[in-house]
Amino acid sequence: MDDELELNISIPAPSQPRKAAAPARKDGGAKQNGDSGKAPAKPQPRPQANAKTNNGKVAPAQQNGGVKPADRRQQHAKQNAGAPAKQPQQAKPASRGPTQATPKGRRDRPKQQPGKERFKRAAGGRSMDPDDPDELLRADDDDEADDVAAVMGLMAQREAVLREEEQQAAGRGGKGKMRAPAAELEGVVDFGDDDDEGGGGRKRRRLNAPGGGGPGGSNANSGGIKASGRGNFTPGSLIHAAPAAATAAATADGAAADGSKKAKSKTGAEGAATDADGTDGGSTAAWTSLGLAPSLSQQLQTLGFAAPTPIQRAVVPVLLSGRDALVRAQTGSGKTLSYLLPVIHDLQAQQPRISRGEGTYAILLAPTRELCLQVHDVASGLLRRYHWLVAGLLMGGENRAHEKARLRKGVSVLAASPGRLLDHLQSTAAFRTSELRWLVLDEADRLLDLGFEAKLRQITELLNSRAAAGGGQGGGGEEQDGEEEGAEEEVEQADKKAKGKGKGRKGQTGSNSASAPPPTTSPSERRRTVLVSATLHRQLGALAELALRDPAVVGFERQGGGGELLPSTTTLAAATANAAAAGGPAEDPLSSFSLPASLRQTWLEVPAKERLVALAALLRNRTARRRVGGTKVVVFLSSCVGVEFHHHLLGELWSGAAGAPLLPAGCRLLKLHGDMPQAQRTETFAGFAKEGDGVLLCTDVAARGLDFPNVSTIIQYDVPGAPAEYVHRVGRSARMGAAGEAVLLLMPHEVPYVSLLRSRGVMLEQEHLDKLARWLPTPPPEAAGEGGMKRRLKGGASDSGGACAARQLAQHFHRHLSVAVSRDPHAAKLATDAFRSYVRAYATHSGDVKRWFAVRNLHLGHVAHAFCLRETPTAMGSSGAVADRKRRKREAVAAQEQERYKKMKRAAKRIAG
Ligand SMILES: Nc1ncnc2c1ncn2[C@@H]1O[C@H](COP(=O)(O)OP(=O)(O)OP(=O)(O)O)[C@@H](O)[C@H]1O
Repeated sequence: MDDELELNISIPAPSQPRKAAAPARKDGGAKQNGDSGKAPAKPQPRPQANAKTNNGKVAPAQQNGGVKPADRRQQHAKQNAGAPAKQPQQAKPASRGPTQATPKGRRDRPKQQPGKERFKRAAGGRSMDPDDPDELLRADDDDEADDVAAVMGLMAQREAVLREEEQQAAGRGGKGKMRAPAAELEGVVDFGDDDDEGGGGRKRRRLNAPGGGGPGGSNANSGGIKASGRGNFTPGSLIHAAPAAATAAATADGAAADGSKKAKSKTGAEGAATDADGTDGGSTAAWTSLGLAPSLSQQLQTLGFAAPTPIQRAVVPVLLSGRDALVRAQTGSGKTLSYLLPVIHDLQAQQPRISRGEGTYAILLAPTRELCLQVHDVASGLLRRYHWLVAGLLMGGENRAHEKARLRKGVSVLAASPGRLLDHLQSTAAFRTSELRWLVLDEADRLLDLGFEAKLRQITELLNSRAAAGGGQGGGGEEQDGEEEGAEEEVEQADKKAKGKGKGRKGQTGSNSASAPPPTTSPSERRRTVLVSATLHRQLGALAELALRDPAVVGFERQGGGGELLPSTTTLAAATANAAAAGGPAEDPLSSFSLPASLRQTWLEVPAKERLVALAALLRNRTARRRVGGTKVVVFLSSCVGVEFHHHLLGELWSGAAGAPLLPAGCRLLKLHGDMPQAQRTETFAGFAKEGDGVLLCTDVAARGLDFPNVSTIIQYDVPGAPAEYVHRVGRSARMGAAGEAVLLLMPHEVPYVSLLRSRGVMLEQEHLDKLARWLPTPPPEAAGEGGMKRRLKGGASDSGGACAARQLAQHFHRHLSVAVSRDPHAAKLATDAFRSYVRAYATHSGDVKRWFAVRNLHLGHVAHAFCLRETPTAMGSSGAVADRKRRKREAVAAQEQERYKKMKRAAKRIAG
C-alpha cells in the first residue's frame, strides 16, 4: 500500500564536537533530532566563529580538525580528565563572546550552567543526561554552533565512562550487569520505568551511572535499553533485555539456547543446551563464541542481551564468514540482531578506523518507516560503543534538506526505505557509497513485491555502477540546499581525508575480525547482501540471481522423528532439492510457514452484518483479561480510511451511543496507518510501545517487523491479502517465546481460507461467536423495547437462547449506533469512504485466495450495515476523494457555462440595444 516509508534521517552526530546544539524540540523527544522539518529560526553563525574564545583563540577542537578520532579523544580526555562535571559547562560563556552576534532573544539569557541549559533546550525541555553518550550525539546539528568546550567536556566524560565500564567488565566478566530477567520472562515489564520523563522519548540512562544506574542495579533507570542516537523510543527496548526470553524462544522452536541462570533452571533441556554450548548465559562468552568482538559482546551485555537466540547462533557465523545469506526464521526470533551484529563487528574492526566522511558502509533497507526507525534505533544502541561509526536514517515524510546535510557529513550505517534511498542515490551528489560493504534487505519478500521491486533493481544497479566507478558520487543531481551550505566546507575536508584513508583500508580489517572478504576484491564484489524475512518465498530467487552470490540459506527445518524445528544452514539449491524430495513444491522450497509455538490461533465465523458488534465483543473480552505487564490488542484493517472510521466510531461515538466507553479505563485506543502525518505516526508507534494497556487499530503498515512489547492479542478484522501477510500480522504477538493469541474474523463464504492456511503450515482452531455473547454490546437503558431480551440474557447468555437474544440485542444497539453515525456528518462521510475502500481492497485479493474473496460473494447491503450505513453507497468506482474532485470539476464547468451564458446574454442585449 501507501506505506512505503520514506525517510527521516536520524543520524547520531559526528565524533568531532565542532558544532553542537540540536534545534529545540517541542515534542519532548518523540520527534527526531533535526528532523522536525522546521528550519532554524535564524541563520546560525558558522562553527569557526563560534569556536573562538573570548581571546580570539581557536578552541582545541578546531586546532585538531584533521586529527584522527582516537587521537582527538585522547586530547579531549587529557584536557578534561578528572574535571568536575560542570567544568566544561562553565567554559561555555568563553565560547560565545559578549559582543558576538547571537540570535535575537538569546543575548540576555541567564548564563548559569549554559551547557546543561542548551542540552535541555535541545531536548525540548527534557532533562538530559550528560553522561549519556547519545545526548552528545544528539546535540550535534546544523542550526546552533557553539559550546565547543561543553561538548568536549561531555566527550571526556563519555570516554571516562566507557573506560571505567570496560575496566569493570574486565574485572567481573560482565556478570552482574544484566537486568533481572524474571520480569521479562513473565512479561512483567514495568513500563513506567522505561517511560521518558518527557512526552514520548525514552528515559535517559547512564551507561554506568553511580548509585545503581547500571543495568544490573535496582535503580528504576537501570537495565539495558535499546537506545536511539536520536531520542526515539524503541519499542523493543522494553523487552529485549530478556535473556530468559531468548531461552523461551529456543523452547518454542524446540531448539537449543542458553540464557539466564533463571531460565536455565527452568527446564532440563534448556540447561543441557547451555552446557553443551559451553557458554555461560550471563557472560560475554556466549557472544564471543560466535566470533564477535569482545567490545561488541560487552555492549550486548550492557544492553541486556545475555545470550544469542537460535537464529542468531545460526546466522552470525555464516555472515562473519563473508557469505551472502537468505535468513528465514519465525517472527520475533531475533533476526534484527542476527544481521546487525556481523555488520557492526565488521565495521568496528576496520583499520584504520572508519571515519564518517568516507560515506556509507552498510545500508539496511526496510519497507516501512516505523521499521526503519526501529532498525536504526537498535543499530544506534549497538554503536554507542563505537563513536566513530555513525548510524543514520532515511525515510519518507521527512525533510530532504536535513537528510542531504547528514549524508554530506557521512553516515556509516544507514537504515532506509527504498523510495527515499533511491531518491538520494539519484540526487544527492555527496552521498558516498563507494565503500559499501553491506546491503541488508529486511522483510525482503515485501521489498520484492510489486511497487518495490523496480526500485530495488534501480538501487542495486546504482550501487553497482557507483562501486565500479569507484567515486561513489551521486547520480549527478545538484543539491540546492542553501540552508545547508555551511556544511560543505566541513564535508569537503572530510572527503579529502576519506579519500586518502579509504585507499589504504580496502580489504583490511582489525585483528579481531573473524573473517572478511579477500582484500583484492572489487568494491561491488566485496559487498555482502543479506535477505531477511519470516516468509521468504520463491520470488526471491529472482533477487538472489540479481544480487546474491551463492547465498547460504539459514533458517529452521523440521528435523528428527518429532519434526522439531532446528536451525539449519544450507544452499538455495540444496533447499530446493530437499523440498522436492519431501514432496513439496520444488520451485518454492520456502512455501510453508512456521509460527511461534506460543501463539494460539483461532478463527471466528461472523456474518457480514454482525462484524462490527463481534469486533466490539472481542475487544471488550480481550481487554478485560488483565495480564501482568499490560494487555495490548492490535486490530488489522484493510484501509487507512477504515482505520480512521473505526477509530472515530469505537472511540468518540461509542460512549455517546452506548452510555459507556467500549474499553476499560486506562486502555487507550490508538490508530496507525500510512495516511497519517509522519509526526503522528512516530508518536503512535512510540506511544503504543510504552502503553501498559491499549488497542491499536492499524493497516498492514504495522504488520511487519514492528516489535511492540506485550501484545496479547491480534485481531484480523479484515482478512489479509496473502497468507504471508497473515504470518507477519500474527507475529506482532507471541514474540521471543511470550504467550499470545491471534483471532481471524471470517464471513461464511471466506471459511475455506482456513484450509489454505493449514496447507501452508498455519493451524487455527475455531472459536464461536456465541461464546462471546455476554460481551456483545447492548442498547443503553433509555432505548426501549429490549427489556424482555435483557432478562432472557441475564438468565443465561451462554445457552443458545441467551446467545441468540444477545445477538438480537447487539443488532438493536447497532441500529442505535447507525443513527448516531448518520447524525454526525464527519462520521457519515468516513463510513461511506471506509465502506468503499473496504470493497476496493477486497477486490485486490489475488492468486490462490481470489476465489474466496471475490466482490461478487459479498452481500454489499450487509457489509454497509457493518459500517453503520443504512444505505449501500453507490459510485463504488471512485474513492471519496476522487468523487469530490469530480464533483468540484463538474461544478467549475457549470459555473463557467453560466458565466459564458451571462456574457452572451449581455452581448445580445447590447446588440439588440
Ligand atoms: N539475544 C536476545 N536476547 C534477548 N532478547 C532478544 C535477543 N535478540 C533479540 N531480542 C529481542 O527479541 C525481540 C524480537 O526481535 P526482532 O525484532 O529482531 O525479531 P524478528 O525476528 O526480526 O521479528 P519480525 O520477523 O517480526 O521482524 C526484540 O524485542 C529484541 O530486542
